[in-house]
This record gives sequence, structure tokens and C-alpha cells, in this order.
Amino acid sequence: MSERTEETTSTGRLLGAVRGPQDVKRMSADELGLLAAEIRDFLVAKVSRTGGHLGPNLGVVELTIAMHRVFDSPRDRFLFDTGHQAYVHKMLTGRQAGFDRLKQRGGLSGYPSQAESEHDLIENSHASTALSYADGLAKAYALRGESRNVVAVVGDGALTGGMCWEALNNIATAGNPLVIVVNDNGRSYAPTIGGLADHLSTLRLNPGYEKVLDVVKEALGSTPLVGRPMYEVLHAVKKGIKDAVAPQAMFEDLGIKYLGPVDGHDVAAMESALRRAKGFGGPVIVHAVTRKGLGYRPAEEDDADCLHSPSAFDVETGTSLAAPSLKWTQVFADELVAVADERPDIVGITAAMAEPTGIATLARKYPERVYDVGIAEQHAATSAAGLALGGLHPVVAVYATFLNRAFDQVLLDVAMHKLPVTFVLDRAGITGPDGPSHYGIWDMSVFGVVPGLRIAAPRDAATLRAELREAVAVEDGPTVLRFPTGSVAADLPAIRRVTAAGSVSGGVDVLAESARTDVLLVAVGAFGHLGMEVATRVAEQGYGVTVVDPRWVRPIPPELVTLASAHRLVVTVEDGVRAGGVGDALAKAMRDADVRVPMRDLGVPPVWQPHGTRAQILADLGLTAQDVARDVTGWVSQLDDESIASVRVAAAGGGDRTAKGRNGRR
Ligand SMILES: Cc1ncc(C[n+]2csc(CCOP(=O)(O)OP(=O)(O)O)c2C)c(N)n1
Ligand SMILES: CC(=O)[C@@H](O)[C@H](O)COP(=O)(O)O
Ligand SMILES: [Mg+2]
Repeated sequence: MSERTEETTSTGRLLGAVRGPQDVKRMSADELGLLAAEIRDFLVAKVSRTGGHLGPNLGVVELTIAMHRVFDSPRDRFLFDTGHQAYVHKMLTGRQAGFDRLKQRGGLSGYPSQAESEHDLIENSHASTALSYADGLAKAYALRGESRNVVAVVGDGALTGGMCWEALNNIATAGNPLVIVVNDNGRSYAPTIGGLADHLSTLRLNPGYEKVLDVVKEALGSTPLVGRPMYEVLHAVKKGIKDAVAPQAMFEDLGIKYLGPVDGHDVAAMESALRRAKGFGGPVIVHAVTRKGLGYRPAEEDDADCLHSPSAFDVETGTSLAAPSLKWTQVFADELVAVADERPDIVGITAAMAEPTGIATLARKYPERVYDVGIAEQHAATSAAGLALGGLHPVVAVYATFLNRAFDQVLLDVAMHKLPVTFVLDRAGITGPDGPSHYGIWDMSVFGVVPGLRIAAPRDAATLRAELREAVAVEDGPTVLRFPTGSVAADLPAIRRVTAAGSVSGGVDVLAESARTDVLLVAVGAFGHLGMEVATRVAEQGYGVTVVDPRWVRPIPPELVTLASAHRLVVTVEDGVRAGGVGDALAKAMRDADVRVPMRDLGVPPVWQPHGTRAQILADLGLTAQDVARDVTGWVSQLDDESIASVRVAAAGGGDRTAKGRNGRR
């Protein structure tokens, strides 16, 4: 690739002239090679400033160019699985200017976005969905008699997700025209695991396959067809040889035509394969062999994940420009190893994200006690149940948003069997740049209803360590530990712990209190510091705030209800959806205990939030100390007004009034 200067200040001549796919169709073979180089320069220059999915997109440059030359988007529909590899597609469909604000609020999404372009369809960043979308879309076009091509791009990592195989089973049965481009770079973040990966690598790495195939084709071609039986026998020989040198029978036995392996960086070869697939008249897999990070040496040489999704980095070296800081993830990883040192029954499970979740730290010390199941969170949960039935205590570490798809497994395979499995949910709450399908805001509501399951939300490193140890000590059911993205909050020591007799939650931490007991502020997890600042601001208005951290937030600790009964107003603030969240659950617990204290719950409303920074989105939602303090002051002063009013009404012999007002703010 062209040596890069510190930054590519202007877009290349050919790329700069691309306003849409038509401009790409008109280019000559030589121009296409130059276009690919300009696209790579553009990707490195832009993503080095904003951060983003560099490695995956460097690996699909030629593949995407070929797609836009063979097919006619948006009439033909492109479906990108996970969607993190759609930057080149965006560059060729009129959105180059948006890359200066990639993944920033108001700027280009890091994933396909229907609001951005008619060329985009799937917005969900969760893997292994594209083939199911494709199955449905192809059926719709068939039923409506619409002659439109459906092209799904799915990575080898995404193919380790079970939904892909459910979809392939249906795609084969339906038999509709459908092109599946398997983008096989041999990696998720790390090298892709599993039997499928072995299959694909056999295909990918077997140079003899093509030569042997040519010999067989030659033989078949020169032998006059002597009727169907002979052809079938010869065809079986061809398949047999294929199976011998390249066991791709898996796809064709499913009833899906297989083309490949094709050099995914050879535009002409990809075009040829895509044209054959386009004309096949049924479901076809085009197996493209690519290299993640191709063309940018720091990505090519990054053993960890080929610069899968770096933050802003130095173009010359590829090193991150972010200031080093202690992350929540690292605190978890280090404590997990410490626990594993003491407990030989502790094992770790990752769903193809060992480094991002910290499980890799455990794997480096105890490789035999860590399992990478691929992008298969449902399997992870039930395999963990199996491990627990076998006498172990699995720690399943996933991003909070990705556990959503394993709700049934957690509910019935783990919790109903009362199995000791600990789920550690990183990136819980509002994450930011990856947008709404990455927000880990559902866990406290969704998993909060699971009988016997307990959820902890640590507020800092010390409580993360403590609550992880408490979680793995639970032997009669699943536990969940959830913490946000980014740098861990400064330690926030409790001034005392309130523990009810026989409490299973281990008690509630009081972080601040006052002589006045106007407000009980329940600050969930990492919102502990926000709670402290709110208390200071509200105290300036003359009101006393008791700030507590429940630690274990589901089921609701009974201590919270007792504390509520001693205050004039209860306010909860959580980095999760309000519906069914901690606030909702506490309100219910107070009702059940007949504690009639006015209550307000603050959290994320049932609206799809856009992408942006975590701080920006939280500010948009009014989840800042300033906003919360303003609301709390308003609500508690309203109580003063109402009590004054009720005294006057009583003096005048009138009836009582109920406090109106919003339950929460949005
Ligand atoms: C359900 C789910 N789990 C985990 C992730 C995190 N994730 C994002 S991209 C990725 C790797 C995808 O690998 P592959 O499909 O091969 O695409 P590539 O990055 O290699 O192009 C993972 C695990 C996700 N997006 N969805
Ligand atoms: C697409 C995907 O799911 C991940 O690659 C994600 O973008 C990474 O998020 P973090 O930057 O929080 O690790
Ligand atoms: Mg891959």
C-alpha cells in the first residue's frame, strides 16, 4: 500500500469523484486498483481521528467495490451482518463527507442507517442476524413477484452464531435467489473458533483444491454425457474430490450452492463470482477469503484483533492516542484471576470477545479454564449451566447488550435449575458511539424479573471486587454483575452499611446523610458520584439528602424500603431503562409494604437514543448531577407547598389533596 503521510488531507482523485455506485461501475480495472488504494488511505486517515472499525473495513474494500459493480443498490438490497464493516459501502454511496464526524452525535453512524441512506437496511449491530433478514426479504420479493437481488455479507465470526444456521436451513428450503457473501478473514476479534472455522480454513488454505477441481471439471467436460446416471456418478466423484480436498459439503449438502474460495481482494475475481451467483437462480454462497486490516501495517500486524475498533490513533504507528486509565474491565479481569487462584471451580466463558471483556487475562494464566464459544451468547449461557451441573462455577463475561438474546437460557436453563452461574455485564448502561443497539440498558429490567437471580451494580473498583466475590459465593442461583464502559469511577467509601436481619443482599451502603431526612436518593451503581454531587447541590437549597448505594439492586433490598419510610421523598437514578428498572421495583416494594412516601424514578425512557458520547446522551436524558438536583429540589419543595396548602385547607375544614407531578422526568 502507499506509504502514508501523517494524515491524508484530501480524498483521492477517483474516490473524490464517486458520488454513487454508478461512478464505480464506470471505472476501468486499473482505476479500480487505484480506487481501492484511495479508499484505504481514506479509512486510515479518517478513522485515526474519530476511532471506529478500521480492521474490518480495510478487509472488505475490494469485496464492496465488486458488490456495487455487479448489483444495483438500492434496488438490489445489501445486508451487512453486524454492520461494522459498512464504511466502504457508505463511502461509495455518497457519504464520504460524513466520516469527519463518524460515530459522533449528529454525525455518521458507525453502522448502516436508514435515516442516512436508501442504500442501508439493517441497523442492528448485533451479529448473526443478516441471513435471517435475507431469508425474509427474499421470500417477500418472491411472493410479491419483485425481481430484486438480496445480497448478505456475513463474517466468519458472525457465522459462529446459531441464528445463521437457523437461517441457512430456511434459505435452503425456500430456494429463493439469494447471494450470501461469506467474508472469511479467519477472525472475530481473535482467530475465529470452532468446527465451522476449521471448515472454512480448510477451504481457504487448501491450494490444491482449485487445481484438483480443474482436472475433474476437464474430465467431466470432455466426457460426453451418457445420461443422467453417469453424470450423477461423475458429479458425485467431483463432490467426493471436493470433500476430500475441501470439505465444503456442509453448505451444498444444505442445498445451497457454494462458489469459492475466491480471493476477496481481487475485484475481477469477486465480480466474476458475484455475477455467477447473481445468475444462479437460487441461494448461493460466495466464499470470499479476505485479510482483516489489509493495507495498513499496524492493523495487519496487530495480533490481538487487527485494530478491530481502535479509538483515535497515530497514523504512523497505529498506537492509541487515548490517555491511559484504569478501566472497569481491567479491575474485573484482575479480580477474576485472584478469585480463580483461590477457587479451582471458577471457569470463564467468552463469546468471541476475550480481550474486550477481560476474560483473556484469565485465559493467559489458566488457558484450560477458559472457553471461547464464538459469537454464541445463548450457547454460552446454557453451556455455563452444563458446567455448573458438572460442579464448576462459570463466569460468563459479555457486553450487557448481547445478553439480551440469551434471556430464555438464563431464565430456564440456568435460573430455573438454581445453578451457580455469574454473568458479568461490561458496557452496561449508555455506552455512546455504537448507538442504540449497543446500549446496555435493559439488563436490570429484563433479568430483574428472573426468579432467584440477583443483580449487583458496583459503584467503584472496591465494590466491583467485593461484589464479584459475593456473586461467585452464591451457590443456589445465578448472579449478575453490571458496570459501564470506560474508566472506573474513583473509590467512594460508604460511611456505614445498613443491614436488615437475615438480609441476603448483604446490606445497603450509606454514602452521605444529613440531619434532615428530606430525600432518600438511591444512586444505582456508577451513579454513586452523581448522587453525592446532587446531595451537595440540594443541601444548598436547605434540604437534607441521604445518598445510598443498594449494591445488590435486584431483588430490591428490604433495607431500601425501611430507609424510604424514614424520608419525605424517595428518588432513584439508574443507568438503565425506567420501565421495570430499580425505581419501578422499589416503588412496588414500597407499595407492598404500605410505605406511602412520594417516589420518583429517573432513568432511560422508552425511546431509541441516538449515538454520541456517553456524557452527551446522559445529558440529553437529564441524567446529570445538575439536572437531577434541580428536579429533586423541585419535587421536595413541592411537598413543602403541598403541606402548607393542606394545613390551610384543614384549617378551613376542606378535603385532602394528592400530590400530582411526573413519575420521573421523561
Ligand atoms: C451478538 C453479538 N455478540 C458480540 C458482538 C461483538 N462483535 C462485534 S464485531 C465482532 C466480530 C465479528 O467477526 P466477523 O463476523 O468475522 O466480522 P469481521 O470483524 O471479521 O469482519 C464481534 C464479536 C456483536 N456485535 N454481536
Ligand atoms: C461491533 C461491536 O459489537 C464491537 O466491536 C463494538 O463496537 C466495540 O465496542 P467497544 O469499543 O465498547 O469495545
Ligand atoms: Mg471475521
